Amino acid sequence: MARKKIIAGNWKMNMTPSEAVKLVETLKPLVKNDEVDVVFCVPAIDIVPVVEAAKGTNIQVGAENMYFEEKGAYTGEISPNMLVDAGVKYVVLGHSERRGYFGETDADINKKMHKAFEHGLTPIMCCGESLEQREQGVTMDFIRQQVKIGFQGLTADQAKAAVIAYEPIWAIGTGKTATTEQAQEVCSKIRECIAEVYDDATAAEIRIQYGGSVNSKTAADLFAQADIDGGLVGGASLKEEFGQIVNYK
Ligand SMILES: O=C[C@H](O)COP(=O)(O)O
Repeated sequence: MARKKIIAGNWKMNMTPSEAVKLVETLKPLVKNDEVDVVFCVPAIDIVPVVEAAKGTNIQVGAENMYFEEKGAYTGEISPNMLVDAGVKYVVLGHSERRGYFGETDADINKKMHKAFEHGLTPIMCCGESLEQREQGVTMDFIRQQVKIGFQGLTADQAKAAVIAYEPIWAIGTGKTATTEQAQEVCSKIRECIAEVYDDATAAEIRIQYGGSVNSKTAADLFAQADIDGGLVGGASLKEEFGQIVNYK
């Protein structure tokens, strides 16, 4: 069975609520494509207005992060049940910016993965190496560890439903997209890693995105690779260009 592509925008810390609504209105007609899952991952404060603005369209809404508890004294955090109640379907977990700036560990991300599934959210779990790691030749050792710990204790059915985003840190926001060969090579090895941990059927079903300076010029080649099932798009998801990325063919 062919895997349905999933093309998600990660707005990061951009767009006030009023700007967010305007952006959804602008993008609505441009991102129509029923052949792919289209997801807008938006800042927490934008979730409610974006869900409202996206009603009746093919746009699904995602969060950029969440905490692994349901409620309590965790000032500033957002819980999975809050996201679900607000209409969120996806949640980005373990983005390299969360790992790098906010000290998130693989163990934290694993707890969040479990909580996401408990609440019916689809996690988009990010992994990816730094330039230093690539140059040292430890890219796959590092990513395998991120994937193995991130998925620890999840069932094969949960793993099948998850999304992995391969995002080399050196390609994020730098304009340096990984070559299609580099992106495909790592995505295929991530799929092999899932096959080792689970089985071939799980590996064949899980969707693996590429992220890192994806734009309207690079999307078609990247998404045509055998193991790349779409993209997690930062900067270009804030522009009309995102419509071309969604309609990459
Ligand atoms: O989550 C998205 C990635 O960090 C990629 O961001 P970018 O497309 O701006 O490089």
